[in-house]
Amino acid sequence: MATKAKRALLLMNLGSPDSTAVKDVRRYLNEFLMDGRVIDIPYLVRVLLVKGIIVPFRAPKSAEAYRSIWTKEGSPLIVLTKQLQEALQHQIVEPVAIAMRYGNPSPKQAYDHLLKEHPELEEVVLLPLYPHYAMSSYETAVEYAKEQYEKGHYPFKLHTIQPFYDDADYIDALAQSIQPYTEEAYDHILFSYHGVPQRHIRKSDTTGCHCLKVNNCCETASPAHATCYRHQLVVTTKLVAEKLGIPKEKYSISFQSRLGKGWLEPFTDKRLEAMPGEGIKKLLVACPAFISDCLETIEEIGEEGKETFLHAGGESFTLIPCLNTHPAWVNTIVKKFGNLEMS
Ligand SMILES: C=CC1=C(C)c2cc3[nH]c(cc4nc(cc5[nH]c(cc1n2)c(C)c5CCC(=O)O)C(CCC(=O)O)=C4C)c(C)c3C=C
Ligand SMILES: [Fe+2]
Ligand SMILES: [Fe+2]
Repeated sequence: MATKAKRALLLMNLGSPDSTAVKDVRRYLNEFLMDGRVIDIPYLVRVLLVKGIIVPFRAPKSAEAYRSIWTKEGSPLIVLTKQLQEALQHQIVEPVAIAMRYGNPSPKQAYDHLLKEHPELEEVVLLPLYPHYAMSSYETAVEYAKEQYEKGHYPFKLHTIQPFYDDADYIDALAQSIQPYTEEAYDHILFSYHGVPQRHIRKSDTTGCHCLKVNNCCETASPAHATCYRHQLVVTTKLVAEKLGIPKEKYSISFQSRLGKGWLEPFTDKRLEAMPGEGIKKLLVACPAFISDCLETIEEIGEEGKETFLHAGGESFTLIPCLNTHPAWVNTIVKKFGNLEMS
């Protein structure tokens, strides 16, 4: 039944294939990797590389990986995003919808549905489910959502929430989600973030002369930090570690899921291989680049990463779940949405 809602909240996540069939994974990977903000090379070269080499080889392997995490309700990332939507809808009277950057539902589908159910809508608040700015995650999601919004000539406004990497409530929620795992004895906590090419960090530098150019760029104040993925994740890690009282020598950062050369280092898989030799036997791993657990956390870290670490001599490996539907995270979003003035 239609209610008189002036405002709606739209959660946007990355998206997953429609199924684990190779043809669906192929379609998803083509859409994903043909995105010029993900593989930023000239269009024709991208077509040849993505459609001719990467996707044909990757699709069957990715399909197998997706099969290992798929649930009867579908992809964990989609299921968990829907669960977050439901948890929020219990607390917010305005409609809460979801959209994906790749695959379904698209922002257009979400806008059309919202408008049909709530013709009086005056504003849609877009919350990209990425704490940190990266051209291949936050930026592409926002630009795609705006593009579909402009094409559709919708009667409501679109307001976008900025990356929330240092938001006090978000940090508090993340710390609360990690804290119970730190009660058992552990040697080290690894913050494993999705990697990006170093070129992307330089490209997103609005000053053109700071990121990966100045010594300790991420710790040296600069306007470039508003769009610097590395700076923002360094800040998240530092704030969470401080909140949890974890000393500097007991935590570190690494980067997972690389595809090609020249990506941010140190690489998670290499660190997992080396840590047992450095005396780190009991390891906790958190993946704060992701709000919802997904292929990259469950399979890459929870299955492959664990095997790498234990095989190298590690004794215990604990993957800390993403924020997913943690009550403190749900409350963070409720507060954020509630505090926004209508624009
Ligand atoms: C922080 C968020 C993410 C960034 C930044 C990001 C960059 C990025 N990713 C690829 C390539 C792939 N990523 C894949 C999966 C995937 N990536 C993210 C998030 C970020 N990616 C998520 C949440 C997921 C999981 C999706 C799911 O359905 O569970 C994949 C597909 C799976 C696979 O084949 O490994 C690819 C490919 C690049 C190239 C990139 C930056 C340039
Ligand atoms: Fe990715
Ligand atoms: Fe930086």
